[in-house]
This record gives sequence, structure tokens and C-alpha cells, in this order.
Amino acid sequence: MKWTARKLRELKGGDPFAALTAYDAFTGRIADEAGLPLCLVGDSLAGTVLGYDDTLPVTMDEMLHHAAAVGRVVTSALIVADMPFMSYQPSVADGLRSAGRFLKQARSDAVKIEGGAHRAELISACRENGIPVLGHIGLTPQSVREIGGYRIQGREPEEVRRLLDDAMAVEQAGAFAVVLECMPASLGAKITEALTIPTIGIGAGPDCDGQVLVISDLLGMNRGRAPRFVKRYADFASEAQRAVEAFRDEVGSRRFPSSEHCYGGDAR
Ligand SMILES: Nc1nc(=O)c2c([nH]1)NC[C@@H]1CN(c3ccc(C(=O)N[C@@H](CCC(=O)O)C(=O)O)cc3)CN21
Ligand SMILES: CC(C)C(=O)C(=O)O
Ligand SMILES: [Mg+2]
Repeated sequence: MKWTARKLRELKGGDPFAALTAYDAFTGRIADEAGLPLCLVGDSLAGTVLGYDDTLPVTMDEMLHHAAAVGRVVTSALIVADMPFMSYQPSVADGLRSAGRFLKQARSDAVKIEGGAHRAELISACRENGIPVLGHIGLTPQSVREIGGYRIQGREPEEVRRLLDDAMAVEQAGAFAVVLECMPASLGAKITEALTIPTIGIGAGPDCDGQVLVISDLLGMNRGRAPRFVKRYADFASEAQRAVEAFRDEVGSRRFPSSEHCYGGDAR
């Protein structure tokens, strides 16, 4: 069964569901074969794949390149593509045109747009033109320069009110679900209760309708300090380092290739 935005919406209030980012055929297949309802081609590929310091430099062409790879292999999960910085901020027309490219050129099913009430017009425009939208409020990493760092959002009562308003504006505009990033668990619960669409938390506590993580964080493919909301379920970076160094040593000591990795025959 192929997940649709409409079907995903029905996950509201049920058992919590898991979602993951995917960046290529490898990660797309893993997410899909685990039966996840949604995979996100996140602009977090900035750091996990492309070596940038933050998500700001990522272009439409880079996103389309990765979204298309995921689109070739995923058969069941809903594929959501992150709209990169400046592909939608200048105008609703720009946003609509950019969103459409993911559906036309990369076989994505939906797009994700950062921002609350001030994105309502773009979210409605997408929806009215046949493009399902996943909202994203709380910590919105494309605003890291303005925020001044990756800080938890919604600590002050005034901010709590603003985030609740943002969540309701995004739902009202027609988003099929909304990502809540980096906020107190109590606010994640409050927004989840206030909305009729699913909330998908990343650092927003256990009461969201779903949880999303960056697959590279979950697999331990990154070096350095991870945000508090990350749980590592594997240590791929160490395992990869170990494997590569074993190969290096076996080549140096002539243990590789041994006869089982060689072709027979007589060259004379
Ligand atoms: N690999 C990866 N994982 C992500 O989750 C992720 C990305 N990249 N790139 C885009 C954004 C950036 N994100 C981040 C990055 C850092 C924090 C962070 O360090 N937060 C602090 C909050 C501290 C506070 O304000 O109290 C933390 O310690 O968790 C949060 C989200 C989430 N996204
Ligand atoms: C962390 C998720 C929500 C995201 O936006 C990304 O991976 O870019
Ligand atoms: Mg993102």
C-alpha cells in the first residue's frame, strides 16, 4: 500500500508512528522496508551528506537530486521533500513553483515548509494546486541566523501562545500534518491536543502523534555532539572506520585478496 497525505492524516490520535529522513537509495529502502508511513528528504542532508555547516546553502537542484534517488526506490512510504532556504521565502509564486518541481521532477508526494502563520498563504496555495504540505514549527533551522543558534523554542508564555497560533494557522491553511521541533514536552502535548492533524515531534516530547529523527543521527553516522532529542540506535561511524582499517591492514599484509576472492584459470 502506498501512503498518501490523506491516509497519514488518519494517524491522528492513534498509536504513535515513526518517521525518518532519507537521502538516497540506501536510506530510502531502509525506511520503506521498515514500513514507515513517511520519509522526509530533509535539508539536513546539508550536514549529513554534503558537508555544509547548516541548511542555508542547500539548493533546489541538490534537493531534487536526492529526492529523485529516494523516489526511485520507495514504494510504500509517503515521500516528503524539504523546501530549501530561499526556494519559497521570496514569494508565494516562487514557493508554488519550487514545490511543484518536487512532484514533477522527483516523484515526491508532498513538501515540507518551515514557518507558521506567515506561511499560511503559501500552504493554502500549494493545497489548492494539488500539492500536500507538511508544516514545520518550533525550531526552524532555516532561521538559525535570526534565532542566533539552535535553541529550544516556546519557553516563555508569550512564545507558547505564538506557537499555538502558528500550529492552528498551519492546520487551517490545509497542512496534512505538522513537525514540532525542539520545544518543551508540555507544549508538544498542548499543540497535539489542540490540532486535528497529526503532530510529528523531534524534541517535542512523547505526546506527539509521531516522532521523526534524522536517520544519520539514529544510526550513529555523525561525529560530534548530537542534540538532546537524538537517540543512537547503532554506531555506524565506528563500524565503518573499523571495516575500512581492517581492509587497509589486510591489503598491506597480503591477507587480502585470498584465493576465495580470486578467479581461477591458466594465463599461459
Ligand atoms: N544531523 C542533523 N540532525 C538534526 O536533527 C538536524 C540537522 N542535522 N540539521 C538541521 C537541523 C538542526 N537541528 C538541531 C541542531 C542542534 C540542536 C541543539 O543542539 N539543540 C540544543 C537545545 C539547547 C537549549 O536551547 O536548551 C540541545 O542541546 O539539544 C537542535 C536541533 C535539527 N536538525
Ligand atoms: C529534522 C527534520 C524535521 C528536518 O527538517 C530535516 O531533516 O531537514
Ligand atoms: Mg529540514
